[in-house]
Amino acid sequence: MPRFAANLSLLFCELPYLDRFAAAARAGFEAVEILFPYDIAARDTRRALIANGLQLVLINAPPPNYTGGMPGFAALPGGEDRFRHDIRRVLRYADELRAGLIHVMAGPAQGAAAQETLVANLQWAADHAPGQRFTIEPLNDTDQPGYFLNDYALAAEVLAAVDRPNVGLQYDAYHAQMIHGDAAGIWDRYGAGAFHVQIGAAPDRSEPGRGPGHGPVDFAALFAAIDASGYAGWVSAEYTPSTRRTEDSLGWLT
Ligand SMILES: O=C(O)C(=O)[C@H](O)CO
Ligand SMILES: [Mg+2]
Repeated sequence: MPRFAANLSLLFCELPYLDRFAAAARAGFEAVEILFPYDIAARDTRRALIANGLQLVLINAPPPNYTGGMPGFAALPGGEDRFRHDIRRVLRYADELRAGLIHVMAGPAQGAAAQETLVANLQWAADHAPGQRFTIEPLNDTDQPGYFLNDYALAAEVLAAVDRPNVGLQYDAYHAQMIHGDAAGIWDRYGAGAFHVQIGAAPDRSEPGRGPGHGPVDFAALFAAIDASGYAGWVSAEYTPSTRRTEDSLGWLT
């Protein structure tokens, strides 16, 4: 079985932010990810990680524009100065929190100029912080209308153009299923070399499971394919629990 991490921006949200760490540890997780930790002093998040023996896998950048705002702007021509400013800021957080991965969000954009901007911004980030690993993740059009990176083939094209060893794919079974209708096939085609994996059922983005209320993805088979591919990173549970308490949604872990 893969090593599973808990996304604390979606899991354990029935608890205040700083209490989610202990709840994740009690549930057996050894690693977590936090999409936007920027409203909280990094030292408080760091303390909660250490107190609960947790590793931080990933944070998102640039901040803090997701909830109600623009989902990133790395592909927006003209936003380069702001991009650099925000990457410098997110690197300070990543450093203090020991976040292994930074997910760079492309934002709403279209066309060749957007693609060139995204590639150039990612190259700048990769060269500016060669010891840091960055990811990009295709997001589906229903959740993120107009988001530039909305397809796995496009992500592969962007990564080939970026051509840096510290920039890689963030595969999310939920988005892969929503975009292409075939989460397993997309893993088989694009999973090799992925930096990070996230999971959630589609279309309801609930806990991994199959059938009524969860959708068609066979997660046991997907986990086996991920293991067979040699992927050694974390597989992060990024879903909205269908149960009131997150721990009651964790049956899929066993
Ligand atoms: O929406 C997702 O699947 C993500 O992983 C993004 O990072 C959301 O911020
Ligand atoms: Mg995701």
